[in-house]
Amino acid sequence: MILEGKQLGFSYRHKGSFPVLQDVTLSLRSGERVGLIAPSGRGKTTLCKLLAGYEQPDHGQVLLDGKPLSRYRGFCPVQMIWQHPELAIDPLLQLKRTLQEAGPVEESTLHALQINPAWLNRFPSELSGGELQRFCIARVFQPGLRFLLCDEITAMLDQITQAQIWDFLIAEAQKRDLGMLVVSHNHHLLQRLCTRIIDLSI
Ligand SMILES: Nc1ncnc2c1ncn2[C@@H]1O[C@H](COP(=O)(O)OP(=O)(O)OP(=O)(O)O)[C@@H](O)[C@H]1O
Repeated sequence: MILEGKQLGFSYRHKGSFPVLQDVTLSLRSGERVGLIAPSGRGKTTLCKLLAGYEQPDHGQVLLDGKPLSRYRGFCPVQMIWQHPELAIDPLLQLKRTLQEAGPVEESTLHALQINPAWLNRFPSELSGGELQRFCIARVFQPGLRFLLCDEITAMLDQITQAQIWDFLIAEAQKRDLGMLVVSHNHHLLQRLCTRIIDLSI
């Protein structure tokens, strides 16, 4: 499969807003791990939001195998994992419900992400950021997942937790032939993880 952003242009609609993205083209194939780097505020998160269908571009198109992403129904094959898990989770739901939001999650996924079964009965405010991020990752591992957009997902975690999460993601991406976009300010991390790196500021 191929995920393509073609000549994307986008502005947030507030007074005096300027284009965040102008004429950005990028493609991501199954099995590829592409790093995305650029200074703060350059539009990396915005690009991920367009590619995952959270925002619509003002210009250009997002295509999955040549078909607009908006035409896909049900579980979206392109999933985004956000930098701040506490903002991506309903604070009023027990984590066992959050986990099942898109469908059942395999026991082996919970085990690989070292999710403690006792956490399932807690609410988001009762877990650490690293523990919550594991839930955000686990819940997207549905059979329909094809592309994973990781927006600085381990930036706030300790080195051991970072390594556990990336080991899991790389192994799953290889097993399921996923395409991955990895956003980070850490060039060394991208060099280790990715098959190629795009600098959005060039
Ligand atoms: N919801 C929003 N409404 C208005 N402006 C926004 C919104 N979200 C982001 N912006 C602006 O769009 C620009 C790009 O933001 P974005 O978060 O995509 O950058 P980024 O490259 O991911 O930054 P960082 O590396 O700091 O996470 C910034 O100038 C930001 O202020």
